[in-house]
Amino acid sequence: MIACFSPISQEEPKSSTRGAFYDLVLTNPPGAHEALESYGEEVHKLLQRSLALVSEALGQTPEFLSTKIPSSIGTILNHYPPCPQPDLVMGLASHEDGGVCTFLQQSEVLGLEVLKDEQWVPVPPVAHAFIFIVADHLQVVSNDRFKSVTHRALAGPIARSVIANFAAPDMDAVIQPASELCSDLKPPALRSIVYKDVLKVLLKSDLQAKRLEAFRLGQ
Ligand SMILES: O=C(O)CCC(=O)C(=O)O
Ligand SMILES: [Fe+2]
Repeated sequence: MIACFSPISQEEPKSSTRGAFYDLVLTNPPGAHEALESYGEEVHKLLQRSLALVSEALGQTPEFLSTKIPSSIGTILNHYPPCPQPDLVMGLASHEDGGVCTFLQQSEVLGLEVLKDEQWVPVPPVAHAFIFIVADHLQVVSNDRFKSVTHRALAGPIARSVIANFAAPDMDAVIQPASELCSDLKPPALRSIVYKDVLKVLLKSDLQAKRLEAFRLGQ
């Protein structure tokens, strides 16, 4: 993993106060900061459009999900160096993402896999395409209609890079099954919680723990 930043945090001063590492990343090559800012703005638009489409798939208005879970994008650049013995290690262990959804932009090297019907299925890279991953809080708000995708990244003999754009709820957002998606037949499956309290649980649990299950009701 080489860098992590929020490209669209408008409040922050242009000259980074986060230390020499960020300053190095944001000024090499010159113009990197501006390029990342406009990348972040475009990914934010992609998030809004995607949430509108997912809202409609839930039979709701286009604004439904962005009102229920106000969120913003944080970006990570993952780099997996070439691995001489890929059978012995994992690039990134099996997990679900903790936010609302993730947009992955892969290089041309195969490595991402998703778990479907208990089988690992490779996700081949498609040039200029983003992979949309349903994450934990979309599962909560949709009251289990969408499932948080279990995924992992394999190590391999060729270096691989991935830009991961995570949509995370605002810290004070209350995450709960939307009342519009609950009924007597389908009562709330997961309990209501403020996002910053979710983070405390997530940070204590390990990556492979199906962390959302800590919030399940009626077990
Ligand atoms: O490297 C990948 O393809 C997956 C990255 C990922 O799942 C993550 O950063 O959460
Ligand atoms: Fe992930």
